[in-house]
Amino acid sequence: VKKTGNIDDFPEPPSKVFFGHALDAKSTTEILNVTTNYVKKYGKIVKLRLGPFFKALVVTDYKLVEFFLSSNSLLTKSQNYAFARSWLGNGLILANGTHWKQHRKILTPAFHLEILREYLETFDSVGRIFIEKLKSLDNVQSVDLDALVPLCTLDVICETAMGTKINAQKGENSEYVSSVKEMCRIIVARFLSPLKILKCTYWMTHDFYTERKVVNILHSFTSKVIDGRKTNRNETEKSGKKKAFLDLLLKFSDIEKLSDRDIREEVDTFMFAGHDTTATGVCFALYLLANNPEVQEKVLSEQKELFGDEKNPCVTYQELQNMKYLEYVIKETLRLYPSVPVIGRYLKEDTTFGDRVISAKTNVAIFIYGIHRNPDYFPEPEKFIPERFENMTNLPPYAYIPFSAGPRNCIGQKFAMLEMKSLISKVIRHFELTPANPHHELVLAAETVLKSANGIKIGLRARSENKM
Ligand code: HEM
Repeated sequence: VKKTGNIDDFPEPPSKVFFGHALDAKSTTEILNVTTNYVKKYGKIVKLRLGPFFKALVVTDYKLVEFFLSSNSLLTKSQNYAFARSWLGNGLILANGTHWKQHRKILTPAFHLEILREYLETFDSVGRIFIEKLKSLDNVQSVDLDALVPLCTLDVICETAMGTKINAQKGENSEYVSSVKEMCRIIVARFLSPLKILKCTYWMTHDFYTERKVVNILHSFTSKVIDGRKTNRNETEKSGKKKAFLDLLLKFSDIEKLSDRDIREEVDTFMFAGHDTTATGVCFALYLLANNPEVQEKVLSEQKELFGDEKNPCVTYQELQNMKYLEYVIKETLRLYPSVPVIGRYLKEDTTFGDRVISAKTNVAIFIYGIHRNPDYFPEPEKFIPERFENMTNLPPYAYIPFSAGPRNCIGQKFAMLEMKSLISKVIRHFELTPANPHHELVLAAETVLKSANGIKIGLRARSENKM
């Protein structure tokens, strides 16, 4: 291969001595705009330096995205993932090498369709509590979904994958959710501050001590969940059902393939990845439906076609599959507001792509948020148009990747789609969604998982008691 260039040839925005581009975005609310502007100005592969040691390429070029994500060897996560290590350890999101390979193999059967089907009942029962909570609110003019939905999705992941009821929606254990929030903020804040990015100076900052405190809360919560399951595990043993996630982990610990620490790290990882991402998806979808009444109307008529006037049907797997229009709505939501706006890989060796060499020790930031706003594939990219997914035949596979793609794609993708469909369809059957009053404008924040810094607010009007 003729090698005509290396990483140094990719365009680079002007930078400061020592800090490089580390000070360009000062907060989690600036990252998306700053990075989007880099892409607009410098193209689909942009070189950045964050402090003296951290070099990165921001990539939105789908050919290069395909090259990285489809590879069976470029699987190492970028250096910034280490900021989550005190919390998630070597769980599947952060794991590399043979540890990742073994654990991915052990855990894949826990997301088999047969197991997911058994979860539908729980999606339904937890969803009913969510509806009751919405009905009991005093102010329905401006409801902050972000304060409610994560509790619901936390109940779902605990009751399904972990086999443990934690009643987060009933006010128990919400300290866990606020600690997740704080930790997600700290992970990104470390990236943005020269003092916090280096281990040797991090201890001088307040976040260092906050991190210690919240990690303790997070770990003692997951330890409690594991202990709880260990004691009532015999129930599933007797029932002869396929093993769900935590029981599968415990089985592998019986035969000494997994240590107690391995188990805690995977429970921490799945508890986080399994609830926060889905909550974000549900919140943004409901926000978009509230602000696009004609789309909401179509979602409602699909529900009427499936269930008539019945607001509380026991929804089957096939019925969820048949919610085609709702599926386009969710896909379009995850296009505009991907729950994971950026993912990263680290190149351990010089890597050849076409006629270029990207040098070793480069961090590759795959900017999903930017990839999803490419007008070549998504005309009028800022607009919410679910119908664009109806006849999408010319979309290259790596131009739309809310769940990533390739060997390290999201293991919970099917779980997430079923859960989001179940919950959103239930809300639509019970409520007419309206824009919040007073008017609410999102302030997007890249906090590991995509958030809105001022909440995600909508108005609610209950549909008449028995009819949709
Ligand atoms: C709307 C919901 C979700 C979205 C948008 C989403 C997105 C993603 C993305 C983009 C990745 C790749 C991360 C990376 O390369 O760093 C990922 C990985 C992962 N996701 Fe999800 N996810 C969702 C729901 C879930 C659920 C429900 C679970 C578990 C029940 C889950 C568990 C995981 C795990 C364990 C990984 C790491 C996989 C590996 O590296 O082998 N996710 N997800």
